[in-house]
Amino acid sequence: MSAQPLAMAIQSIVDKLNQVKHSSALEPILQISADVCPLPMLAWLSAQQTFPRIYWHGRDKTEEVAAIGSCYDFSFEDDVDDNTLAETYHQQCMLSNNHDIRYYGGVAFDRTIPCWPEFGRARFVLPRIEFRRSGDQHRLIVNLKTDPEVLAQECDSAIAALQELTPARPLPPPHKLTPMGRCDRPEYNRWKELVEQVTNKKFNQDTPKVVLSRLTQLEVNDDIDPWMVLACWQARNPNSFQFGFQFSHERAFISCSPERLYRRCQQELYTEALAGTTTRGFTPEEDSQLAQALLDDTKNSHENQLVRRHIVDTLNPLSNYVGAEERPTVFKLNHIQHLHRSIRAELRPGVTDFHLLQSLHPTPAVGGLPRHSAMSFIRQREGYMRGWYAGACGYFNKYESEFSVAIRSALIEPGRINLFAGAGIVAGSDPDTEWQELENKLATIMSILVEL
Ligand SMILES: C=C(O[C@H]1C=CC=C(C(=O)O)[C@@H]1O)C(=O)O
Ligand SMILES: [Mg+2]
Repeated sequence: MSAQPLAMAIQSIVDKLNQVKHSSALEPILQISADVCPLPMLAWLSAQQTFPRIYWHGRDKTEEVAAIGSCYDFSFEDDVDDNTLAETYHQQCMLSNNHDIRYYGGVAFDRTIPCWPEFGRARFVLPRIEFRRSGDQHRLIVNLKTDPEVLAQECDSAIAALQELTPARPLPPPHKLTPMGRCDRPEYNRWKELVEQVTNKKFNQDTPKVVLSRLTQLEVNDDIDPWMVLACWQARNPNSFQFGFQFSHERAFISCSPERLYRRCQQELYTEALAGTTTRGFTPEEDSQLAQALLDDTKNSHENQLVRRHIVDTLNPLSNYVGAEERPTVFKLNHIQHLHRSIRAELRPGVTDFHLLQSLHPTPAVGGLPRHSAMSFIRQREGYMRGWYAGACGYFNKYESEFSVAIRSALIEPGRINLFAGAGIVAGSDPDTEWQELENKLATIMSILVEL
């Protein structure tokens, strides 16, 4: 089918919905789609009236999704045990054999403690409406439940949702904010203490790595469009994942993260160790020198090696094969560069996203090693709640999934922007240098938001 203007794509889906209204013996979830002409997804998302609003852009640039509303919405705000999560995951995967059905969402960094309102410890949505670009194909997609008791109502609400769609309108032009205040948590003196505690010989023997992080809050007067900010961020770091979740007017979480937690195609798994950081040079020569110095640096190599080793050890019992790059390469971003090692595995039959999220996340690139003691250090001493920062965000279905680690992220609330940055603290870490690493990690988003 060839691409058609949006109004025609909507009409063709409405016609199909009217046809299926009284059908029986359908799969529990029905997906109806129509090819459609391309549209600017972030501008479109910003113009819609409905929540949730979700945006997902893969790192390899072949895929982009803008989604609104929900057909299913699983939100775990309060205490949730892993058995409940496993059961919900399993039930949803059993509902459909359609490869195109996708649940988008995230899991908080630490799902054992309370998290941000609306986001919860984990939340996944099967959207009501999606615009999805896969390679050159653009589709308008609608999802609905087909239980005979709700089918007619589902068709009506899908039709209403389609009719409420608002055309894309240009995003507001980027403008620099004048923050009325900035507050860092932990602030520098506390940071120094924490880095000293982690690098203390006795502590470090048992807990060789803790990724400490900082919340930077900017107080602002302006009304900020999160999708405009994400569009600017995306333009500066096109080789990163870009995603956003907004469940109400109150807050939006956006991220431009370089880090893949994993990509799964059936039982084939792609993951990576991304840790170890330096800045970019002003000239190509200086840039290569900095990259070489990063590759040669003992502290940064150790940071990356701990992540690689842990991921391989975690995947071994779940896989028939695990292979990891011996030598790191350098992954370049707008303001910084990282050490990177690719890892590939062939998962054993029966290993699901639930097992992968449970065992891989949080990796020592955002948590630490051993996980339990690093996490309890962070929980007790970091001094703020990370929420979905450094959580796992992405999508899944029975056949394929992809999750990014939500670093380089921001939670935008009325009157306040919350920015997050962390740094892997290992033996040899220096508080000043690691503090500067936090600043370097914020440099891109700061250059978008404020006059430097
Ligand atoms: C925890 C973050 O970065 C991680 C990913 C890449 C490099 C890192 C580092 O060099 O410390 C961190 O492990 C963050 O950006 O908030
Ligand atoms: Mg580092």
